[in-house]
Amino acid sequence: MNLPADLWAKVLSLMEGEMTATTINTWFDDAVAVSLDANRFVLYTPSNFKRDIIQSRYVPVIQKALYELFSAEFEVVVLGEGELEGYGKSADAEDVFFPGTEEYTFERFVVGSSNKFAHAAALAVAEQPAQTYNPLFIYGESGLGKTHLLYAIAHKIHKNHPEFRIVYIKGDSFTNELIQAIREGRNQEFREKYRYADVFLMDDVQFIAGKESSQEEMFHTFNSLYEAGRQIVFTADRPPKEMLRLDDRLRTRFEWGLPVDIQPPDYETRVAIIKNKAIRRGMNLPDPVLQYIAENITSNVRQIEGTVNKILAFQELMGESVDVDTVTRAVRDMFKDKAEFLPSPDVIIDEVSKFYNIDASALRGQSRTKDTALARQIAMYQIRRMTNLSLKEIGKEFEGRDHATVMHSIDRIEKLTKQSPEIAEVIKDINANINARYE
Ligand SMILES: Nc1ncnc2c1ncn2[C@@H]1O[C@H](COP(=O)(O)OP(=O)(O)OP(=O)(O)O)[C@@H](O)[C@H]1O
Repeated sequence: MNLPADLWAKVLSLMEGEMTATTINTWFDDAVAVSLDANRFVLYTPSNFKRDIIQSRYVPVIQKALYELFSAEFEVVVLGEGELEGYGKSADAEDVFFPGTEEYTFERFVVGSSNKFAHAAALAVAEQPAQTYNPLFIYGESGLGKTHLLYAIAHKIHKNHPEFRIVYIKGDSFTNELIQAIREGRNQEFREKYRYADVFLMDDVQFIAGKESSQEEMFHTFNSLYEAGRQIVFTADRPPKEMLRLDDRLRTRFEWGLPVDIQPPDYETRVAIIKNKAIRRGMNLPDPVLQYIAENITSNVRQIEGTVNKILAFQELMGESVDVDTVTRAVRDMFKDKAEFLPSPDVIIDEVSKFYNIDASALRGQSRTKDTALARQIAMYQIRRMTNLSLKEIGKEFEGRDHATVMHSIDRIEKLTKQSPEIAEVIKDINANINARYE
């Protein structure tokens, strides 16, 4: 068989048993098989929309067809627009992630006083990997450009050294992959994938704190990479010293190089970011609108971007003739929506249960084990803080517990957060996970 084109034709014909020809045509008409190796099949489609649909719905069907052909299980990777080039070029394409997007480059990063150190350090690392700051540790609140800088480093290094193996991984994916590798007896493969990288980029490293096997694996990965003189970059939502559940030996290593923070942008930087985003879309925003956004969204660049996109869409829809007042009113309405928007108790309970690895129904119910009781109290506390629910309404979420019980729980957690930095950190983590669900 002439792989992979012939193989793909076979896969498609097997898939016909599972779905209609129209469905296949709609989603796979311009898909091309890129490669097949011992455990991975790579497919490419020039449309990101189709890539997302294939990824979310049709991977199991493809896997089933591959299983029929080879009696073996394959991981299926679907690449979209712009992702093929980086993928094919790397020395060992298989395990290397390369961000295909042009969106996150140094050129598109607006520098201001809040992020200039992080930007300068990232640029230095990208220009001279492993010769300046190693590891580089970038920290800051959500949505301030940490991932953007990490991708920018990847881009630049890839451009200067196309032969480098650049590995990018998120902290939580590292944990999940490790668990799976252990379960399937593929520890060695997992190790090789990360320990032989030329550049190792880990986003949101705070997720591995408190997870024993991930920390152990990270420790050895770090040592191998560091001793071999490879560049390591981490991002996190807080500095190493505030990661209380992190192993000391990792904390000290994270601090070996340069920890730099990104702060929320100041007014001038916010204006510059908004202008920049609008210009790139080929549009102009009237000054009063620009100022209004810059004055009202102060903490998060992701939110600034979202608002700018909505306004541009609104302007586009209304045409040239739209006046400043109309746009300003629309912007005000957007902010009003935002203020009224609160997380649901279901989501909060779900995130707390996930954190403690407890069933949500046990958390709502009567179980009295120590962990469940604490988790339940934390959930009540979070619901109180993050929603408008009354104590009585909160009680209802927990099989009708009365308002005194709820109040007692909230009091207890309030005290605990002051006495125990670990609990304070757990709550911060859960909070971040809840907020992430609404981004
Ligand atoms: N200085 C900047 N200039 C231009 N765009 C920016 C800047 N800072 C952030 N952004 C944009 O804001 C969005 C959010 O940034 P990014 O995803 O890098 O945040 P983050 O700090 O990694 O957040 P999280 O911790 O939630 O992952 C991105 O689209 C990014 O391009």
